[in-house]
Amino acid sequence: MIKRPNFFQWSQGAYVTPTWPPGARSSRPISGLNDYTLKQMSNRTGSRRQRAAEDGERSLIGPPSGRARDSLLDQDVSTPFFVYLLAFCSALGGFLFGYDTGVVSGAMLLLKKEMHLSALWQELLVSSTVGAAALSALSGGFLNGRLGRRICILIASFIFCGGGIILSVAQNKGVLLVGRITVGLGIGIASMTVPVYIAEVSPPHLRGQLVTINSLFITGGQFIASVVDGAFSYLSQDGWRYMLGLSVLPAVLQFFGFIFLPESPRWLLQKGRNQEARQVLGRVRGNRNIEEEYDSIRASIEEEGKEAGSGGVVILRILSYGPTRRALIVGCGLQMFQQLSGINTVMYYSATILQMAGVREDKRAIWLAAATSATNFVFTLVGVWLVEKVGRRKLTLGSLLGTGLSLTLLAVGFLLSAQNSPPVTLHPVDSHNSTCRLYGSCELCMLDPDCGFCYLENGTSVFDSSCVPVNPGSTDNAAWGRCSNRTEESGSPYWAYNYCPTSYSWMVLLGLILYLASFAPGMGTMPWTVNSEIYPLWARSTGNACSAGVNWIFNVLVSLTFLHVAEYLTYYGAFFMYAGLVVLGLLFVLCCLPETKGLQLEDIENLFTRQLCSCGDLPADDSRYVHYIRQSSDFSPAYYGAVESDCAIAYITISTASSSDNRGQVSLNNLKT
Ligand SMILES: O[C@H]1[C@H](O)[C@@H](O)[C@H](O)[C@@H](O)[C@H]1O
Repeated sequence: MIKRPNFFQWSQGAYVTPTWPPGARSSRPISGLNDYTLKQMSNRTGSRRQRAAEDGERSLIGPPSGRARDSLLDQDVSTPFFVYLLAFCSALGGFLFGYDTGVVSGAMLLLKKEMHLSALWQELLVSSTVGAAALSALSGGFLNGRLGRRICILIASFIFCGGGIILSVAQNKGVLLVGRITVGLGIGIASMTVPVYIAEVSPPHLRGQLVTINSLFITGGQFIASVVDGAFSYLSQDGWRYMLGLSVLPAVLQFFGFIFLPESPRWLLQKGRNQEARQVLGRVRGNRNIEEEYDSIRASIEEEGKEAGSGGVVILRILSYGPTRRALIVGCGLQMFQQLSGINTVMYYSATILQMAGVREDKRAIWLAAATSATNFVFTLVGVWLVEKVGRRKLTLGSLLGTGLSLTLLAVGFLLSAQNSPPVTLHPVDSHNSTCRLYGSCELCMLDPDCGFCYLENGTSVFDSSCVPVNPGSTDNAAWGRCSNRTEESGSPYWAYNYCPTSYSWMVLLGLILYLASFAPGMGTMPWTVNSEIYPLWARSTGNACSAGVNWIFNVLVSLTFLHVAEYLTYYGAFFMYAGLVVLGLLFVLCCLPETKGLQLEDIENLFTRQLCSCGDLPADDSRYVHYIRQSSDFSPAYYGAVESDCAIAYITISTASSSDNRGQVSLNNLKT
């Protein structure tokens, strides 16, 4: 419950932003506010005037003229088209991230045949991109701070173009590897820069939605990649060149877009380029008055400099300063749990999972995998729609709950399939004495990566089944026997590698769809969105670099270990494990993630001033913070301004006297300290 303090009245006839202490926007307990007098206010107004003069700006301090006041009241509060254009062009980076991570699975089906790739080379080509993304995301923080967001986005799109060209003309696997690494470098930089850039240009009430559009573009990129995979899979010669090379188009579009688009106003201000910052802010806010925001960003930069000390290695400063250390833990934790909830086992192995659900034909599996990415995409759209309505915290919690339940359903589906796994009925003589001959059921056979299950089917019943070694050159066939040279004709045996025929496929499919529907709107999007807003400006690049790095590192870890984990724990064991990790994620979010919806970026640091994991729904009565609100004093009627969050509450009531009365009073009694 917010207690309403006695109100704060004045009518100086001045257009004033009271700031206490000068420039303070960050973690400020209210204690000491009683010292806040009209004299101090006017001093502060004076210092602001001075700062404005230093910037060579037209002073806006002083009573607005009648016309100015009217125009303030008439301000067009709609968001200018320009902000959407910026968000769109930057989110192309997200599209490329999604496209390049998504397209490889389909391209690999053709590549492995055309270039005779061994399993090791296939793994290298897939994971080199993710590994390179991890490295470049980590180093992207430095580049971002030094060169700015715009230049980093330009670099990323240039790298994407280069990578796409290398991949489409590659003549051997070595060049392919270089291309995949290059693309990964671009993905890493884009993944950490784009959300930050969008967050820094967006107005607070739209920030969540616009940053989440980047996630929409990621899943959109994955969806388009799967459609392109499906379309070009019919082109057995060079189809992969088109698949991998098509990413050049959005990269070129983004590159040219960003030649004309501006730098983030916050970064410009941090670098002391105040005039430019003011211009850009003016452009992205359209007809709105930008003074308060401009002041607030500037004040917070000054304050940050004092509080966290300037100079020194940023990551050490982040770690040694409580609020940023806590924000970093929350940011990295969210990214870690995003990956630990197994999204990329589903995204990268959806074809296998679908085969397991009874889809045997390669092409059909590719198209159904496209349906899987479409589900991810559509439900990310739900996230974009909900983020400003329900807020980040509730969206993430709801998403984790649904993700946990659907993972459990998936696991139960796999468990029932395992328990009803078809037995091995034929034991052909194995001259190589492979381990395959030892297994009595498809489940055991499937869990050995050297073996596959060869069987005949009549309706839903499996007969004449054997467990035989897989062809070392291709998992598509057995090493010998009936399944080494199958035909498409009816009566020809089926070869199941990595899965078993089952009648519980519906449960697995349902689990998969529910999983994506619950993961996409919250856990798919919020880790990126929240990270773009929880760090103060000086720590933003490095904080995002670290959390994006954590995302990519866990991405590699989970996707590379999935098949091994499944081998040791079985499929159902693996999915129960992911469900368990989701429960841990749920507890983490419940305890540690504050709500950032609607707050100005400069105010979010306040949410991390208390001990970590004391946010949630705890009443924040003993720890109140103030957010000062610019108020034109001769506006009436009385006006309240309040900022409330789970961790900190700011509340101030401003009542203005009538414009004819130029004397007023300020009282700050009863403000709880
Ligand atoms: O937010 C994205 C998205 O959910 C993608 O589908 C997934 O592949 C990425 O790893 C993740 O970071």
